[in-house]
Amino acid sequence: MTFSRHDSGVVADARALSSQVHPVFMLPPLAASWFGSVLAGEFDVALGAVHMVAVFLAVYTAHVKDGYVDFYVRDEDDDHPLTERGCRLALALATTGFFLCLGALWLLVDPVAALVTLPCWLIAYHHAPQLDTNPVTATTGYPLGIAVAIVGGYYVQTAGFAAVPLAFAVVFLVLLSGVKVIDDAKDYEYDRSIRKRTVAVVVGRERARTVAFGLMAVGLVAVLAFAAVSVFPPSAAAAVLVFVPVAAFARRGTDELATMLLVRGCYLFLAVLLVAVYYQPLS
Ligand SMILES: CC(C)=CCC/C(C)=C/CC/C(C)=C/COP(=O)(O)OP(=O)(O)O
Repeated sequence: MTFSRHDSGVVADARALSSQVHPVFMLPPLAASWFGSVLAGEFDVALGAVHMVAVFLAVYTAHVKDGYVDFYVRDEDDDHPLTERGCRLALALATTGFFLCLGALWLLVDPVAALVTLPCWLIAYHHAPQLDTNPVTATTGYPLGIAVAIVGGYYVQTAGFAAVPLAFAVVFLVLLSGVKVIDDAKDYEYDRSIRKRTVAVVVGRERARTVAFGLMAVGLVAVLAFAAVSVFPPSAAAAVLVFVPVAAFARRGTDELATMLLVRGCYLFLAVLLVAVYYQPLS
């Protein structure tokens, strides 16, 4: 019983390890990495895959460490599928895999490709117990990882930086930070009971909503501003038109319903922005 706390055998260990793969948190960073590659135009699938694997391993690291800290260090959770030793081994394996990917990017692209990917792991590894104790870093850590994944995905394909992926990174950092504030507000009662300092716990639920929708509004205005100065094509404004009604419905719902709507709205928003930038239908 190396990994599983509840059972022995290879299948139980595999189940315990896979319990830390959370598709809801995993898919957006993978999509962000792929999106960065797509923004480069013609792209090398193998290089894109190495970057995606690095991003996956970074997010996996975050979940394993968060679960370990919450259960074994803070005694916050009632149960955890991994043994303490299993957590450490899984952390070591994921981290080794991440740095092997970094080495590959260094050799196949250049040192900057490795350096621009490194923050994904730094943010992930330090999520718990460091970054998740402060409302600002607890809110912006995951969106910042997504922003870095977009810029890194682009860099590994082109060995350069450009205005469009950087603008996307800024938009998603701000917009997703808004969504994260609402997502965290779902756990308001529990977080307050364990003194976890999310935005909702620190400023109260009502003000957290104002902060959240304010951040989303800034993200949407940024899209219009980037379109106005021709960083994004004019058709990018359609992404704003798609997101606004979703946000309007979300504003009236509970935190649970709002989170569900906003996450789906973000996928729609990303899809419309991708079509706008890649195909430039109105240009
Ligand atoms: C590349 C990239 C995207 C990097 C960022 C990785 C990152 C910070 C992921 C966070 C994932 C995570 C542990 C969420 C739950 O934490 P929580 O503290 O909100 O919830 P909890 O109550 O389960 O601890």
